[in-house]
Amino acid sequence: MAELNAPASNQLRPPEGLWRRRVASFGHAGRGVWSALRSEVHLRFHALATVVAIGLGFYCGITRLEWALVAISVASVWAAELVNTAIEALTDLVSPAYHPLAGKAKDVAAGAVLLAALGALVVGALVFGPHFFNA
Ligand SMILES: Nc1ncnc2c1ncn2[C@@H]1O[C@H](COP(=O)(O)OP(=O)(O)OP(=O)(O)O)[C@@H](O)[C@H]1O
Repeated sequence: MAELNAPASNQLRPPEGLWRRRVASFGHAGRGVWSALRSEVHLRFHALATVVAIGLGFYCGITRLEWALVAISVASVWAAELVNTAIEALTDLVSPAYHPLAGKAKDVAAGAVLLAALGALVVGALVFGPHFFNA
């Protein structure tokens, strides 16, 4: 009841602890990335590929637009791989035994990673290729 009678300006203020919860959410997300990095060989490969792409970007002196394309590609692959890892974990939890739908869920999630990786390869070839092959 006291909350209903509070002045309007109070209703605009974030609820108590909102920022702490937001910061905690970042912590949970970071823990998720770190835990996936430790368990997934593919993610460690993506980490290496990311370092190589950034190094090549500086070496080739790519433009701001090219940096944007590289950043979107790298983020897409990471995001797809993280979602794939989450789906694998959930599938193993819900259906440790063989089930066609469990297989389908894992195959479709893996397909998302494959598409993101192919897109990143195309972007990499178009952005960095001309610097090495004088196209
Ligand atoms: N419970 C299941 N039921 C049916 N098919 C499954 C099941 N678990 C895995 N599979 C099949 O085996 C494939 C490989 O699954 P697995 O869990 O080994 O993932 P993975 O491809 O090895 O991924 P990662 O190497 O990233 O762990 C899946 O894509 C799916 O086709």
